[in-house]
Amino acid sequence: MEIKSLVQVGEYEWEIPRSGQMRVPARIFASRELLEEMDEKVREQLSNVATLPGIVGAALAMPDAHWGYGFPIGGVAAFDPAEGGIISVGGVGYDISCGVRTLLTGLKKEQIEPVLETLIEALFVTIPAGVGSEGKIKLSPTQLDEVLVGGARWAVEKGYGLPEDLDYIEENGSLPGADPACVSMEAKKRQYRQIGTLGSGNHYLEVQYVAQIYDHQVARAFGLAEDDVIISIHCGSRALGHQIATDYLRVLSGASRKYGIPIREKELVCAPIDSPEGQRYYKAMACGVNCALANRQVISHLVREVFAEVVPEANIRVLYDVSHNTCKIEEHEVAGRRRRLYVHRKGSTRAFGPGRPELPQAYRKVGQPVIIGGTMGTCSYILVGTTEGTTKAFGSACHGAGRAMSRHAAKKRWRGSDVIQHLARQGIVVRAKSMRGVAEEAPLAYKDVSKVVEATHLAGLAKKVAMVKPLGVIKG
Ligand SMILES: Nc1nc2c(ncn2[C@@H]2O[C@H](COP(=O)(O)O)[C@@H](O)[C@H]2O)c(=O)[nH]1
Ligand SMILES: [Mn+2]
Ligand SMILES: [Mn+2]
Repeated sequence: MEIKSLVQVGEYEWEIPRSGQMRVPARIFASRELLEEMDEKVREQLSNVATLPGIVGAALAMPDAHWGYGFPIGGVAAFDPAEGGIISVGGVGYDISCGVRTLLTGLKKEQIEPVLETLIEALFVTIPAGVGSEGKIKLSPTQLDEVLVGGARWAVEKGYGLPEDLDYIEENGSLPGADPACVSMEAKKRQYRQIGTLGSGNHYLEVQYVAQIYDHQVARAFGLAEDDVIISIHCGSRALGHQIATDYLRVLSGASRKYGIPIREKELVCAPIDSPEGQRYYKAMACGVNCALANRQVISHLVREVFAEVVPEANIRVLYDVSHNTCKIEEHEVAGRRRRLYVHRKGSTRAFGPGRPELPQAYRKVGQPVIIGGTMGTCSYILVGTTEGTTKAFGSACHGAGRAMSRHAAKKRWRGSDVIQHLARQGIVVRAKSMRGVAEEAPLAYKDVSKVVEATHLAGLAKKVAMVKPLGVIKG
C-alpha cells in the first residue's frame, strides 16, 4: 500500500489522512525525534488497521510504537459492533494481557539496602523464572478452567492474596465473558504448571525506589513518596496466551475469507465481533487475560511470603495492575455520542482519566496509575491517566521504552555476565536464569524511556507522577 506522508496536527500528534481503502485516518503520538526513529512499517501497519470494518475515530500509535504482527506494537484501535466492527488476534498480540503490577511495600530505601542481596536471592529462588518455568501449583483441568474464569479473584479465593488486592486490578481481577470451552486442550495442557511463573525475555520482577516525584498531589493519592520501595512484576499469560493466539489466527483466517474482509497482512485476520468466530475469540482471549491476572496475583503472594521472611516490617499493597495486550469492551464518547466499543490495545497501557467508573474509589478523582517499564539499568515511570487522553486515544498510553536493537544484535554486542557486572557497579543486583537473555535485555538495546514518557506527557495521553529506579532485578 502507498504510504502517505504525515501531516502534523499537534505538537506531538501526526496524522496519515484518510485515503484509498482507509475508513478513518491514522494518528501517531510522538515527538519529531521519536517519529523519525520510528520504523516506517508502523505507518504502513496503522494504515492497514485503518481499513478494517467498523473502526472508530482513527487507528492510533503510541510514542513507543514499533513494528508488530499485523498491528504495530503500541497500537490502539476501537471497533463498534453495531457498525460491523471486527475483533483481531493481531490487535491483541501473542502474550495476552502481558502487563505490570506494582506493589507498595511501606518501606524506605535505607531499610532495604542492608538486606538487598538476600532479598533478591530469596525472590529469585521463590519465583520461578525462565523459558518454560513451572511453579509449585499443579492444576487439574477443572481447576485450570476455574482460573480462566476467575483470574486474580480465583487466586485470592484460594488464599493467594488479600480481597482488597482485587480493587486495584483492572476489571477487579477478572475479565467477564471468559469461556474455557473456547480454549483448546493444547493451550490448557501448556498451563497446568505455569501459574505463578515469570517467564523469560523482557518479563521481570524489579525492586525499585521512588527517585523523583513530579506531581505531589497525585503521588499522595497513589501512596507514593520519595525513597519509597516498590516492586514491579511484568509478565503475562505464558504458554496459554500464546497458544490461544496461534489457534485463533487459524480460526480468524478462515473467518476473514468467510465474511469477505480483505486482509493486507497475515496477522490482521479478524472476524466481525458479532460473528460466532469473533465471539469465540473474545471468550478465549478473556481466558488469556484471566490467566495473566491470576499469574500476577500468585507471584504477588510469593513476594509477600519472601518479604515476610526477609523484611517482616513490610506491608505489601497493590498500587495497580495494568495490562498491555488486550481487547476490552469499554464505553467512550465519540463525536458527542456514547458508544460501546471493543478497544484493542497491543503494547499499550489503558490510561483512564478521572471520573471513569472502572477506577477504584481511591483513584477516581485523579485517574488511574499508568505503569511504564524502562530497562533493568535505567529508570521506569508511573504516570496518571488524563481526561485528554481518554478523549484523544480511548484512554491509552505507551507501555515501555520499546526496543532500539533486535535481540539477535544485542546478543552479538554484549555478554550477559558483563551486563550484570556493569549494573552491579551501579548498585543494581541482577539475578537471571539465562545469560543470553540478559544480553538480549541490555539497557542499551532499548530506546530512551524518558523521551517516550516525555512525549506521552506532552501529548496529554498521561501525565508524569513519579520516576523510579531499580535496586534489584530478576529476569527469566
Ligand atoms: N524496569 C524494567 N523495564 C523493562 C525491563 N525489561 C524490559 N522492560 C520494559 O518493559 C517494556 C514492556 O515490554 P513488552 O514485553 O510489554 O513489550 C519494554 O518496552 C521495556 O521498556 C526490565 O528488566 N526492567
Ligand atoms: Mn509479555
Ligand atoms: Mn508487557
